[in-house]
Amino acid sequence: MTATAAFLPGCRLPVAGAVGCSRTTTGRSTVCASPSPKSSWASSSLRVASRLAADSLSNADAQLSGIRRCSSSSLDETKSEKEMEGNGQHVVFDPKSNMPEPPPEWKEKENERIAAMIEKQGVSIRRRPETGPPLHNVGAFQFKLQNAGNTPRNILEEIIWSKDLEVAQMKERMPVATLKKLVDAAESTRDFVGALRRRAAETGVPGLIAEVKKASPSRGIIQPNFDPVRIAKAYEAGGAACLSVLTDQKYFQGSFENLQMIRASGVQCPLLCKEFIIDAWQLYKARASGADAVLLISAVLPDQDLKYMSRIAKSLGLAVLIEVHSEREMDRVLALPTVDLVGINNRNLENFKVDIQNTVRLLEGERGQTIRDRGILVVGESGLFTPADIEVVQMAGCGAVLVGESLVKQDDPRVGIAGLFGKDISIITNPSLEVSAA
Ligand SMILES: O=C(O)c1ccccc1NCC(=O)[C@H](O)[C@H](O)COP(=O)(O)O
Repeated sequence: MTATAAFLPGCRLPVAGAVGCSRTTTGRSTVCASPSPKSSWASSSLRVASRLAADSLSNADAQLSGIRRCSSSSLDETKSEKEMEGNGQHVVFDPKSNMPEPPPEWKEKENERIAAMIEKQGVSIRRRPETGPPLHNVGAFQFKLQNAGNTPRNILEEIIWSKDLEVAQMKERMPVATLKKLVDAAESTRDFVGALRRRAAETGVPGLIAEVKKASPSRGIIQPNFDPVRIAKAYEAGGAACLSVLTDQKYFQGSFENLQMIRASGVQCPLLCKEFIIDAWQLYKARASGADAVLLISAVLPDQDLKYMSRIAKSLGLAVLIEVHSEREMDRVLALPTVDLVGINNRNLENFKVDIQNTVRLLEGERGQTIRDRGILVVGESGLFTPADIEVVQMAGCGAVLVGESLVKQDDPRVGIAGLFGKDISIITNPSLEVSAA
């Protein structure tokens, strides 16, 4: 794997993998650390780098502990540098200071060390491109060659690199202090996991998370007559336990406005904000927009970030769905102290192929046993089209399914739901529950 960390322009510290350490449009880093004026670059930055390394490059904890940020859109600017030094927290770096640049060999070595650490964890998505020109000249005829480090290796990596810039811009426009006020004024959240379990018990099939999505990178436009509120209401009427609402604009043609409109429309189902989360700011944005749950993708977030993002989400009343694609990612997630909901995505993001046997594989043997012992609810995700598909993932151990394309492409999504399960799931089919539910 190539180096995942990069020294961003204006920031002399390795930052890749650090959630919330975003680059603004001007290329200035927003999360860094600064030494006291008298200390040398080397000693202070080494101290910071080792602290970053010790935290697995997580910055979500910095957001929790109130670290000061370089950018005006900081999450928390209340603590003084002195206080933080006294607490042994990250020190604050001022990108405008006159500190000398670190020696290039130091940068390179540090980047390698960080890349090795992230690779060891099995985080397959690099947070941002390596530095260097996208094309470079080769030979006397000046062939242009693509710089591999600047080319996303798959669609998820491309989305994450784009999201990094987008979030930095959104943070500039809406600081977290503003979002916090909206969160404080928001209605309390609904029980996402409880709704899935309840519907599964009532219907005898996995609880349905029905996805409100207009388009996707793999399928292009899925529903040209896209009316998010109409679709959401039809899903609820058709027996969905929860809804998943795409908020990414660039790749899925979704929006936070869709989430807000659905919440405001009187739909009762708990809502998952389907977003590519790389920064705690997005958790506040999701909560302020009416979400009851958020998605964290283990291919994108190192372990520390999964932990701290989960903590922040839960402190906001949000349920957390952690998504895995492989055995390795599942093992990382099962090593986390608290996990309520794990999603197994059947879509291979290298080639977009879906294989529902992925869910079966990941739930076999010891892993499946651990999941059952810990009472973790498993969600089968992507590529589910028929009652036979539902049966496969249910038999494998899924108590819930997340379904988009096969439902949203139908003119009447209720017909889509009945077709997917082979029966009407809007009614309670478990007679022993009918009495208590009445
Ligand atoms: O669907 C894609 O093309 C895609 C590409 C890159 C990242 C994520 C992607 N999909 C997100 C999803 O996980 C699906 O929307 C979800 O599981 C529903 O899948 P489906 O029922 O197959 O629409």
